[in-house]
Amino acid sequence: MTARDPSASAPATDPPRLTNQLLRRKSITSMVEDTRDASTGGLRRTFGVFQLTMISVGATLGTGILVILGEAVPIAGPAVWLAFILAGITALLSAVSYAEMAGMVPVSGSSYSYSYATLGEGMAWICGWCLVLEYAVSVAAVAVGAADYVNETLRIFGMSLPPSLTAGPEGEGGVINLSALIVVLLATVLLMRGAKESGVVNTIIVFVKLGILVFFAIVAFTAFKAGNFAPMLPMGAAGVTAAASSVFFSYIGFDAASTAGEEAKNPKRDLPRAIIASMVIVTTMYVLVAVAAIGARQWQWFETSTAPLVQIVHEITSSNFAVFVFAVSAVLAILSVVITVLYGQSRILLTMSRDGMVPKVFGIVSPRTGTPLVGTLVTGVLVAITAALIPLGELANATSIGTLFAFCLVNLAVIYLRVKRPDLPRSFKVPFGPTIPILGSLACAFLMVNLGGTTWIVFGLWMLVGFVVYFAYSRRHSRVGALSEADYRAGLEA
Ligand SMILES: NC(=[NH2+])NCCC[C@H](N)C(=O)O
Repeated sequence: MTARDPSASAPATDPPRLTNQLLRRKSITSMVEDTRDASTGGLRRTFGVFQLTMISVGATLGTGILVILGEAVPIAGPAVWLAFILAGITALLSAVSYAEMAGMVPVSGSSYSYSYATLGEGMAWICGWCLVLEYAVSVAAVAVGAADYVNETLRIFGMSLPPSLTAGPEGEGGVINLSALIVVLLATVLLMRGAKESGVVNTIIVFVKLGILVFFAIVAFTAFKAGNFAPMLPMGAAGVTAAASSVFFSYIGFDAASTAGEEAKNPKRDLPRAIIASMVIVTTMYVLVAVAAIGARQWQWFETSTAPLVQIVHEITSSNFAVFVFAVSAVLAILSVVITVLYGQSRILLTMSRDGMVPKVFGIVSPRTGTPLVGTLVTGVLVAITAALIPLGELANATSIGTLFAFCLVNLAVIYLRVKRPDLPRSFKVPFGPTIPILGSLACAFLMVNLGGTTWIVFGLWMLVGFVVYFAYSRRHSRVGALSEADYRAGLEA
């Protein structure tokens, strides 16, 4: 396509009509071509299927199982493990759609790119804006969670930080959340050193976190009481579905491998495998830990506990050392979420900046490290400031709606391309025709409806800001939008 014309990224003199522009699609061929551009492409291909799986597991396993499990038990009762299975099935239905798309469009923009190729610029922007919730905003919230564990660990060692440094200005006596700031900056510095280095550190941490969860399960099973599972549904089925919506957060992240398409050695083969493998690993761990936790303590016990897994380990082993190891590992576990999610966000922004959706700084690839150095720094600093200063509670909840929405779009993209482009080579194909993607979108819609009203309002406000940004900046800088009708048509057919 002729989008190489440098004037194309400048504001178009005669932009296409709004509806026309919102529906303009980007051809898959030109997406792949973009990845070869020396200034904005040129990421280094270093990841095999193992590291890709570790990226997805790294981005997924964290606060959900360490913190949210405790909040979900009082909602669902002993059937909390069922809530994990329900949320896991929803995630899996969409994960296979991600796998099909990632094998077909092996770039780094994840669902943003899939939407651009199928549903047009308008939906792609909405999706990209949702991804900022899924990645940048959620990881700021996750960092605040990590900070709680850091502060707790410091306290065990008698080195408590003053209250002004343990929370942002919203908390009583808080000024800045220092630990959250440091966690994010640490991850940023690591990512700036290079993708491969970060990948190695992430892999080591993933093993640590799988290790502590297995350790937890073994300890908890020594105190297993089958009686704790009766009655299974004290809150009825509604309790289980409500809990499923809230534990869905713990599955967010399996899609992280799809932001590494341009750094994978063999993306078409390995991305689908990594996405599915990570889902299997994560679901198994969650159900194992949930069953072990309920076996060890009656469900009412969780109502008053704040860090249930650590407390159970402490009560059963009565060992301070075990608690210390657990707390440190939890911090590391969450650090790897921060590393991989910041990584993903910087790659999504890189892809969006190539299209003119966000400013060019996000798209410059350093020839020295083969990574988007400046974009990573800017993203990291913004997330660090957010984590250090801003109350994130409700915004973090809106993450799940944003993510579910993006998942919905990916399911629709699969169906769309099956109809429109049956000829495209697919390295992985979702079985049973459109049934699974249809079920996938319905399951996502169901969980979205189940999330509370306030969350919807916050999500609506977030989207409103997104619309303003689109009309103030992205619409006018869009490369696809700047193409003449003839060039646009020719590009699509290429
Ligand atoms: N895009 C993301 N991976 N966001 C963070 C998700 C949080 C993760 N699932 C956890 O339980 O900690």
